[in-house]
Amino acid sequence: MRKQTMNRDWIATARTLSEALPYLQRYTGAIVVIKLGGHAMGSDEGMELFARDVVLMRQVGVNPVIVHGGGPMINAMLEKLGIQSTFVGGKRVTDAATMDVVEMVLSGRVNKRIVQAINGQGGRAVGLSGKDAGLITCTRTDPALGLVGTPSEVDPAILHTMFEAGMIPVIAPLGAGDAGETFNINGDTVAGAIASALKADRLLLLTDVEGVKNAEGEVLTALSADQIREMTAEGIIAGGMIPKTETALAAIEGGVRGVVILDGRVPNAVLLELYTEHGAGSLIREEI
Ligand SMILES: Nc1ncnc2c1ncn2[C@@H]1O[C@H](COP(=O)(O)OP(=O)(O)O)[C@@H](O)[C@H]1O
Ligand SMILES: CC(=O)N[C@@H](CCC(=O)OP(=O)(O)O)C(=O)O
Repeated sequence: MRKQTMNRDWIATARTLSEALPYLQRYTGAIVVIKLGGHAMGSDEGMELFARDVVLMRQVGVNPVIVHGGGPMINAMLEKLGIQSTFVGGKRVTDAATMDVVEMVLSGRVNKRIVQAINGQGGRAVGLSGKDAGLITCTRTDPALGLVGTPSEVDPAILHTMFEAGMIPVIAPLGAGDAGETFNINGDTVAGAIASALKADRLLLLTDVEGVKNAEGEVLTALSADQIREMTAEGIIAGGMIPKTETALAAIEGGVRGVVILDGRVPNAVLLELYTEHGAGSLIREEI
């Protein structure tokens, strides 16, 4: 027998679901690219919640695309193997031995952990890298960085095929060179390039800060392209935030409707952003 007594929590839950209706309608059929950074990929519990959010999105008619990083996991494996690693301008100097480890960690352990988490929640995730089906072709970024690539061509045909089949692509940030080389690409760069090629409705960059902060340390909930350029010139946007905001600007120029930089450590961060009036993190658009 179901109890007839009403509980305040249930009423609040029902209201939250009801309030989500306009957002559910807005995002039906939308393409949402989500970059999951290595730092945002912490506990198994967090991963399970993230996977649930992604499966829920698919269930309500969104086409999610996951692009992952895995820098900290690559560092740990390189250390185990006694291989030194250095970064220049936020990019890992990648020789042949390092590339082997990068590919093994990204396409192997990290990619499959996300795939399994999504499938564990009833989704149909398929893991691939930019090397599959001509997804990402690269040129060398800078000879001093070794096998680091810059996407020169993105062919999203395989992703459309997967959307039609109800599958969720989970993409490791690697690309193919014209001469058959494998290139290591920054995860934010790949997410931006794929979002542009798909003309995505949203690009969500999940990281380990609440959003883009101003000089007073307050998170800005909305930023224009001009504000980003100003804040970068003034040194307020610095370090690891630079590749993210650069990716955001390039994606908007490439036809993405909005980019959000948000804290992936917050439970259900993606749902909060898409399906509540509060949103989360910093929304970047051409005009605000
Ligand atoms: N204006 C800013 N607002 C927020 N974070 C900033 C800003 N400027 C620099 N940062 C730094 O950028 C970092 C996020 O980049 P990063 O650590 O590379 O993320 P991830 O590992 O998720 O790719 C933050 O932890 C913060 O230290
Ligand atoms: C060229 C380059 O630096 N590639 C990155 C790819 C992984 C990545 O981007 O991971 P996060 O998103 O977790 O930082 C690397 O080797 O670490």
